[in-house]
Amino acid sequence: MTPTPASPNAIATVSISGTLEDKLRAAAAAGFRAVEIFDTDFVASALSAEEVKALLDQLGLTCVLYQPLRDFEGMPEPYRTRAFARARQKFAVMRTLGCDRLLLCSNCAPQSLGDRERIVADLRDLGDLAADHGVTVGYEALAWGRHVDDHRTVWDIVQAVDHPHIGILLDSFHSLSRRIPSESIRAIDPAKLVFVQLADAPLLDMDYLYWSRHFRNLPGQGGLDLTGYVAEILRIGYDGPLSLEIFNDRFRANSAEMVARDGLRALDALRDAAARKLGRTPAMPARATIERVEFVEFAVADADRADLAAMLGSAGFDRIGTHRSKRVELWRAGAANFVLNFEPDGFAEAYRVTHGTAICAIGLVVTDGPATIARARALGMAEHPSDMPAMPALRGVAGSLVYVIDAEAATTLWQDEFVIDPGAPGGAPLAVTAIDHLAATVTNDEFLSWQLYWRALFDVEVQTPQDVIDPNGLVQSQAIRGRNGTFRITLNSTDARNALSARFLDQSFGAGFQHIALAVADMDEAAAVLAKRGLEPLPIPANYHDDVSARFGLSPDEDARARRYGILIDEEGPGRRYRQLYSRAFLRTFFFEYVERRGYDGYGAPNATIRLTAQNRFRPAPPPD
Ligand SMILES: O=C(O)c1ccc(O)c(O)c1
Ligand SMILES: [Mg+2]
Repeated sequence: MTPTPASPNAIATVSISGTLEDKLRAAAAAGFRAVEIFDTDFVASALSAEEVKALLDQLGLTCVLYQPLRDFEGMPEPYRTRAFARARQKFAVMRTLGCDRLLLCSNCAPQSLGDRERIVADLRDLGDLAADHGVTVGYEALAWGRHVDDHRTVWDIVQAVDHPHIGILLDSFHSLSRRIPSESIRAIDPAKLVFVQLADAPLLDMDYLYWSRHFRNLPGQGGLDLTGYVAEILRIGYDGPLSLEIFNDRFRANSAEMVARDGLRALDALRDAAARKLGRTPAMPARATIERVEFVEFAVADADRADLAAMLGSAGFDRIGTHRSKRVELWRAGAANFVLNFEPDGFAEAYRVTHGTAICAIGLVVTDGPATIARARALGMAEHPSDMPAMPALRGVAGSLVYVIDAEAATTLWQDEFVIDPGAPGGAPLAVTAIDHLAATVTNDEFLSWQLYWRALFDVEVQTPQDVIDPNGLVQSQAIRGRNGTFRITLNSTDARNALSARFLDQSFGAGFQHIALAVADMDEAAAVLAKRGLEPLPIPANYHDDVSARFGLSPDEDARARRYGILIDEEGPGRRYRQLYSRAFLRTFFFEYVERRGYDGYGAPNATIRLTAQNRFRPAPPPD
């Protein structure tokens, strides 16, 4: 096989948006040294092969694969003759591009005969032609190939062809979408493994072709076992490129630079996971364990100060401390800490100028703070200068901060920074036991980027993505949870201009945390305390309670309290119950939710439409024409 050039990380031009020049520039800017050029990108380009080669050189890129050659093998005449003419033309382009690997994908044409002897003979002839041009061909099984749709079949054929210029190409999407066991890779001779393409995908029950061409995503953004796949590939001794080949509608409409940068991060995280699986020395510290959300910080405009204080008071919080040197207050309800930042300059001020009064940061207690920061650095995540040595900060995807608090430093965090009033009630008697989850509303563009951020840095798992029906459009929701369940975040995004999450993006000028869910031990008690404190709950219609009371067989007492306080209920099975109560939104932006979990792991997805419809009733009237 041909020796492997330069960098082992590559990206296919089909993965990113723009013209061929845009794609190459974005790949290089992100730090890639190698690309696959997608045939259509080249054919559609006004640049000659010589000009593309000059641009590659200028950008320090090598074209490590040209792809694909389609509908080639096992054709009757006159298609066979034409297929060889096409191959010759591609070899000529590749010579100019300085590219010595060609991807041949399995035939999908209705005319293809599927006769194995014929396929073997065609590939052998193609091998001779490739040898003349100094090219090696990697044969790839498309999951929807007409006669060949499984990499094990490709490997059988490649062995039968037995030609030094014909090998196998593996693509994780085609193998894993068909649930082909990754152990089957062990049968492959690494010297015959020409190239490896990687893509993840959400677990959808969908036609392979449509799934592949629209929903592929970066490793760590979907539900396929990329780690197991790559571990098998590295185990057999493959040391060629790992290349991202992502067909994704969001990526086509997105910033090429962002996708390319995320791509490199995804590959680094994947190599780390595979090395760990193989018991090899990892290149970075392990994914970090989040022990809890220690605090949520609000950047507060002076004009909103009194209203926010009133709202927090009704929401069960009390001010318990003031910062020793800054215009910062600490509010508490049981185990939930809110930091209110009124500083006239610095990060919170900058955030407030952009977004208005909003959640500008969260503080996470992790088991090993320094290792978390080291991993973030290895993944190219930006740090934000922090004036608190015990609490370094990382930039979140949409510009808010994630403070990283080492578990040991967390014990003295509040006393060190704040003067705490020992007599302050701290929210009692409302027994908030934890910050249950953070709900982020993100732009459609960044929905996958946020997922990668959390999954690459932290030891979390994704739950099944949910389609939520807002009265004004579809919202996609992805829940992410730490393995111990002590950290939960949901990411929500929509295309629908009038959906609540879209209005939040407008209102707060960008993505951010739209609501905070507080865990309570007993919803009935909590609801009564909140009512006394004057919380304005989100009104829930009687129709809902008629339905839920019948569905879950509520006792007259339970039924009456649910109606009185506007409590929403869901069950994951007998006795595994979730009860939720929502506040009204503060300044039409963020709001709070109280949740009681009894052996329940979800987020009340069946109630989301009820809640969104209720919130929709408070929409401002559209401006007059
Ligand atoms: O969808 C396709 O046509 C296509 C083309 C080339 C590939 O490598 C692939 O995985 C899919
Ligand atoms: Mg492929």
